Amino acid sequence: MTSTTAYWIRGVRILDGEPTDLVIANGSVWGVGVRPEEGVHDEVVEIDGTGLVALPGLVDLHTHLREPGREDAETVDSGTQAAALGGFTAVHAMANTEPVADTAGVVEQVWRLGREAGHCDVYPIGAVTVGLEGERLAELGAMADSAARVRIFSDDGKCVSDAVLMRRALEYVKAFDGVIAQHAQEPRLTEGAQMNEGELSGRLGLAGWPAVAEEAIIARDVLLAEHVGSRLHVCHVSTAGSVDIVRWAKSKGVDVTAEACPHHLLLTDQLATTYDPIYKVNPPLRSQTDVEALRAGLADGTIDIVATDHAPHPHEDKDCEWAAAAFGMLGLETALSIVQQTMVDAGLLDWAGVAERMSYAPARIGRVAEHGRPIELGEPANVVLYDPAATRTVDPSESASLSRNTPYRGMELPGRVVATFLRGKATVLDGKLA
Ligand SMILES: NC(=O)N[C@@H](CC(=O)O)C(=O)O
Ligand SMILES: [Zn+2]
Ligand SMILES: [Zn+2]
Repeated sequence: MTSTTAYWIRGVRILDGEPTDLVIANGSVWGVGVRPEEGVHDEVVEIDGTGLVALPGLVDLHTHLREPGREDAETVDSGTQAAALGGFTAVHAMANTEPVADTAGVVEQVWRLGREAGHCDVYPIGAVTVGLEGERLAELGAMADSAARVRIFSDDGKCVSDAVLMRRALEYVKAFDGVIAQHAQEPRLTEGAQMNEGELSGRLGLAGWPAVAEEAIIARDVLLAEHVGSRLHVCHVSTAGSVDIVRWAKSKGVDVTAEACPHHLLLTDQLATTYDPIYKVNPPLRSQTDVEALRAGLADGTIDIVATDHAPHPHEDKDCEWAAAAFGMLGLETALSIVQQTMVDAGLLDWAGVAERMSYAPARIGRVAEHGRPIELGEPANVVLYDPAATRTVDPSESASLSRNTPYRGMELPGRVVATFLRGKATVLDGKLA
């Protein structure tokens, strides 16, 4: 570590604790409950921590960075800037790029771009099948052995719908403790689907996307994971029935983890009445009953983590009629605020619970040892300082993302990321990129 700047954060609460002083120096948590020592550091930057909560740096298991191939929508640099502003110190980059991240060469490129940008650590996810075509397994072992050390494999954007291929992928990744992250969408049940199937989709004349299309794949996959004794992760769980299936599988000892996205914890299919494709996402926004089941599942640990599914799209792919628009919405810069609003302020989670679901657990699932660690003496200083009493009105033009497709435009959200530290280096200070 070359920098000898120390950050002295005075009177900050670490998770749910009493206010204390936190000193970050030499890349690590240098002290808790102490002040910096005279003459030891070249420079001491004092931060008033009154009212702030210190959380371990957030880890996103599901980010679309779009590079290589769609640098008009996002780059590794712009996407990781958005991540840092959202309090993340690590993101896992989905494989549905152009070319697809299905070789050691592409995952190493993404990994290297992340290191060069330096805003947060980037862990590439490898594709399960060549070109996301769902026909032949990609070179999973070569990606695992590459410099990018891939442990998560996903065809996200598409479902690994062939049961034999899914079984083989689950078997294959056991050799290096990998996990298959499934985008659970039965393709035949969702052909042309545009929004949640229900009374509303009929009234709006938009093709319905039934809950069973998600639930049937999750049910099949937890049984496959049990059969082969492998690890399964379920992406963006969106229905009450899916929560029930995951709860059942866990009760039987299946090695399954699941994620929920902020937008599915807050928004419902009622927003489709606007016909504004800003609300078009895969899987679709569901009913209030589903939203409540997701919140309950996240509170009781059935749903292990919150993942953003940050999915940037340029305006020409979103400013069009609903049926023609791309699926997906931004998420990195608003995730913590949405979790505060839907879970913490609702009394369903404390800050320790948020740390578990947005840092410790995603790091464990991704087998990332250097993130998701407690804020304790000697630990790497991956830390976010968050002001839960602040409020802000979301202005898409202020986003670091190259895209503008946030569904929260104009909404007043609680909370503000004040600072983010990556191995002791400030990536965000005073709410701005450092
Ligand atoms: N979530 C989305 O609506 N879109 C994602 C793909 C995906 O996560 O399935 C994308 O890549 O744009
Ligand atoms: Zn997906
Ligand atoms: Zn995704």
